[in-house]
Amino acid sequence: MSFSQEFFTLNNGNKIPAISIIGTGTKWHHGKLESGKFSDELVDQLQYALTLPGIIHIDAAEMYNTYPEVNKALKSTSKVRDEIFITDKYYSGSPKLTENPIAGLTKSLKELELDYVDLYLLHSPFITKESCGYTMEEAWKQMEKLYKDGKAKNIGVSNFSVDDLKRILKICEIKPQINQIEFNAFLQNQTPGIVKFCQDHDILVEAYSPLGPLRKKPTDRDPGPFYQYIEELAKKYGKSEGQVLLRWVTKRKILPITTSGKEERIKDAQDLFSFDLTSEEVEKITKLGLAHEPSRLYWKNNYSQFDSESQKV
Ligand SMILES: NC(=O)C1=CN([C@@H]2O[C@H](COP(=O)(O)OP(=O)(O)OC[C@H]3O[C@@H](n4cnc5c(N)ncnc54)[C@H](OP(=O)(O)O)[C@@H]3O)[C@@H](O)[C@H]2O)C=CC1
Repeated sequence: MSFSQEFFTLNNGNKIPAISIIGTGTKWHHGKLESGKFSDELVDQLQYALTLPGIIHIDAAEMYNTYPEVNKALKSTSKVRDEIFITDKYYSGSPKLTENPIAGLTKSLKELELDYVDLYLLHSPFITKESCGYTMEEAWKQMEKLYKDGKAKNIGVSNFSVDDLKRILKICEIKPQINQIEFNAFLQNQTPGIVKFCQDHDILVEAYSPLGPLRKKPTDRDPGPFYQYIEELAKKYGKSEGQVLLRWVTKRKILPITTSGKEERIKDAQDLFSFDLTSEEVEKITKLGLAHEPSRLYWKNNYSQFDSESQKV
């Protein structure tokens, strides 16, 4: 069957490939203080991803320490720049890695040997005058400058709550295009009401950890109705369980960001639009997921307090 790709349209009219098939954090990241480490395996996966058809969406970040791998893969691909969509993120935690978002993107563009990134995000909302030397609002003004200067074709945030977004919306000249958060069937709101708020304000939600449920799948007992249904759909469509869950994310109008050390899984993710789920199937996955206990994998110190509310939509 011929390859087809889907896109989301952002609030500035730009298009973004509807899945990022290779995140360079989680299983790959070297930790913010572990500079000098290099993963040949990640380079291999990136190089493989870049041989697949369509626009390849790579998710990177300052805190992952994986720019050298991304740079090596970009140098060796025959894909032209327009066939690659690169996300980068400014790390605003403590200690800072670079002085501010402008300094951060200037440094990463140099390390990646690029003129621009397709999307630049504030990695977290934990930005205060005391910890960073500037407020969240001042950080956003820097993001807007990077956008206007053409260094970032789109700008956004990550791990922002409704209250964090309201602060940005109050002062922004350019609205965030994206909020990248943890989202999967077992965590349908990273923070209370966040998905609906973003969708009501035309801010595209990106989901990291979209395959969280598979990583939690019990192997020593009957996994229960959620997993049985995913297995049933995988069989019906001749797809993997991972593809069913990723497709469900896109049907919720959310962009999944996945990664894998296995070529087959990277290929399956890029081939996500070769099948579709019906609206009844989407609804049933949503409901069975909501009936499952919440499961949070990242930013637990900051957001575990919202676990019981995460399954309310
Ligand atoms: N903004 C933020 O704060 C954050 C952003 N991210 C971004 O999102 C990207 C993806 O996040 P991640 O949580 O890893 O994404 P996923 O939920 O897609 O998980 C990917 C992992 O799931 C495993 N997996 C895939 N299929 C199966 C299966 N059938 N059974 C069991 N395990 C399976 C893979 O293992 P295998 O390699 O063996 O295939 C891989 O380790 C990161 O790399 C990063 O770029 C992530 C966290 C936080």
